Amino acid sequence: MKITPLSIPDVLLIEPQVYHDQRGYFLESFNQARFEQQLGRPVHFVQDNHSHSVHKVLRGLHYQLGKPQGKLIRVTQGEVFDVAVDLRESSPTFGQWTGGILSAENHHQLWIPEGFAHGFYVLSSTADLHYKATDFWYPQGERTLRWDDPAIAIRWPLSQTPIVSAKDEQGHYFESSDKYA
Ligand SMILES: Cc1cn([C@H]2C[C@H](O)[C@@H](COP(=O)(O)OP(=O)(O)O[C@H]3O[C@H](C)C(=O)[C@H](O)[C@H]3O)O2)c(=O)[nH]c1=O
Repeated sequence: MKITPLSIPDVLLIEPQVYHDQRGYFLESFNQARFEQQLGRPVHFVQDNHSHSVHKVLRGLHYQLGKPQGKLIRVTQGEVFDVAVDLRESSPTFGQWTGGILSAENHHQLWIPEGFAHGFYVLSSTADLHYKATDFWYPQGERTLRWDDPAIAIRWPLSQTPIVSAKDEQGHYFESSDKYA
């Protein structure tokens, strides 16, 4: 397992060891002991999610007040551009974004700790995203930051206007967004 901090160092790119043979491949998609050893702190996941999306779907940018979720994200089919936005007011990278390509081919995973908004854009005809969360879904605390907020200026690899949910269309802008302490 190779761990690389991204431009926001608390967001980690995780490259699992992939064991190829004539049958195909095997990898450990999650190992509690290794993950905690790399992170240097205990992490407890309580919910697994699976979202399936078609080409040009953009989901996000979402976060939860009250029950912030750390997320360990991977793609098992297709390819997405995955993004995290730092909403931790005390952070030197507050308001900045980072991210990268997660795909079934590269097996890359992202660890996005609590205190971030998360979103992704689907680059392939369809994509299956599987992610573990460190707290339960808390709809009362759900918030959406606009994916196209010029104050964050995410360089989405868009080919054309993305497919966005009505909820995400009504997302708010960063200057009025909630912050994590
Ligand atoms: C998030 C969630 C949703 N739902 C239900 C609620 C809706 O009936 C349906 C679709 O929910 P939503 O449109 O909020 O799904 P996404 O737009 O993919 O939301 C997710 O997108 C970004 C990228 C995330 O990181 C979050 O996990 C989450 O906000 O699933 C549940 O039952 N449990 C859940 O944990």
